[in-house]
Amino acid sequence: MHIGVIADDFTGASDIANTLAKGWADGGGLRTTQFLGIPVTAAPADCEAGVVSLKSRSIPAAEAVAQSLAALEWLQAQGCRQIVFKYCSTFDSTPQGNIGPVGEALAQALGVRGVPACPAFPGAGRTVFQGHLFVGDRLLSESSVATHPLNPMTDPDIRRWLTRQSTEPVGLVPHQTVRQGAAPIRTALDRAGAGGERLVIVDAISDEDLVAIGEACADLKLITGGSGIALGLPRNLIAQGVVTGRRGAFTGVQGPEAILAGSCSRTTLAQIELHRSDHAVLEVDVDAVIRNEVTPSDVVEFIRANEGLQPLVFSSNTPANVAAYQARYGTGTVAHALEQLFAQAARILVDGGLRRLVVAGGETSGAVVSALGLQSLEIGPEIDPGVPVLIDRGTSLALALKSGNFGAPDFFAKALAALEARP
Ligand SMILES: Nc1ncnc2c1ncn2[C@@H]1O[C@H](COP(=O)(O)OP(=O)(O)OP(=O)(O)O)[C@@H](O)[C@H]1O
Ligand SMILES: O=C(O)[C@@H](O)C(=O)CO
Repeated sequence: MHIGVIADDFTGASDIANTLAKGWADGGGLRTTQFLGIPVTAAPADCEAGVVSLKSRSIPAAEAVAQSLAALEWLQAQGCRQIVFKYCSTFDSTPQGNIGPVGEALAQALGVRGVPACPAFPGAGRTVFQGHLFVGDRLLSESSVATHPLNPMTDPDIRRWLTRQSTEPVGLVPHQTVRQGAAPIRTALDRAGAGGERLVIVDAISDEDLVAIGEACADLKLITGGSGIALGLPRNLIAQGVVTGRRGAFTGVQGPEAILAGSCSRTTLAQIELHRSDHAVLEVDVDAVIRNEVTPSDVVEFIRANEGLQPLVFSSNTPANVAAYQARYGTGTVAHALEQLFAQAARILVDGGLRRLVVAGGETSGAVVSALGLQSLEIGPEIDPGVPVLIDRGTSLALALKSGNFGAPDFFAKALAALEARP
């Protein structure tokens, strides 16, 4: 394995696995596997890039650091020469972490400074300019993530935000340098490192910027960012003759289906609205879940009763209603109860023969996939930017794990179709 990724949530892991598998401008991608948690066995021999999915975005910083260092150790044991720490393109974190603590710990373990930090994902509207993160034409703090249930992002100056999470100075490579290409970017990173800056925000407003940053980082031991930071990496390995860029053929699966949504993002809410206009949906009553009056069996019963009709179960709600539930029960309690509801229902459904599963939300996906006890997933074709088809060959289960803010309005129906085997 040449490239090893440590991803702080499961949908983010799929996102960067998709980037690595796809490559840039039809130039070829890498044979990529998404590992669910830190594997206890060796990676498959033909795996060129491996993404370890952690659920470390919203846990205490010390635990996130410990898990990330353990993932680093496993990836190094698989021969990875380059490590990528993947976090959210909207830099989801709190002033306490976890991007700074994990980034610094990995950099210290690898003995490197001047490590790029770039969450940009222009394909999904996330750009970084003068250290400020934009979502479309809005500053991060004016986008819907300002009211995220777990990591409200209230400061668009991510250099300042990362500094609050870091023990060492944070640098900036501005767009004036990035637009000059790989060599000046690399000089700027080296200079930042020599000046004592451990993590360095790098501006990027286009895919071309990200490819240039990738080229500048060709021999760096550590890179950090959103999935866009990996855009140029397959090309580096292909140019070096280390890999061919050719991937295996994809075949989908056949069988019963379900959609589970715990994401409360604006995008997911719009996808639910469209889907419910012509499909069977069940809205989970959060109060009843907390009182144990709605259980996984209710979710299972609904999905089974609507087999073939693309059934969707969701707990998703507006920011005001989410805030009210959180105030009533505590943020962690309500999140845990809903995640477990979906996770246990998924377990029963898959044990009973469900074969196509779409999950919306990173934390929700993490809980579901952990309950399913899957080890690793092969990366199939892209459904929408940042969301690939995932296949567990052992169980013939096909999945799509959708980041909250990703996907076209008709994503749910589109994803179920993409997971299905064509005659
Ligand atoms: N009605 C609700 N009230 C309060 N919390 C909720 C409600 N519905 C879902 N949640 C919780 O909100 C969190 C949503 O996070 P999740 O990561 O699943 O989605 P997301 O943040 O939109 O996705 P991503 O992390 O991929 O951007 C979960 O912990 C979920 O259990
Ligand atoms: O980078 C992103 O936006 C996504 O991959 C993600 O991590 C959302 O949870």
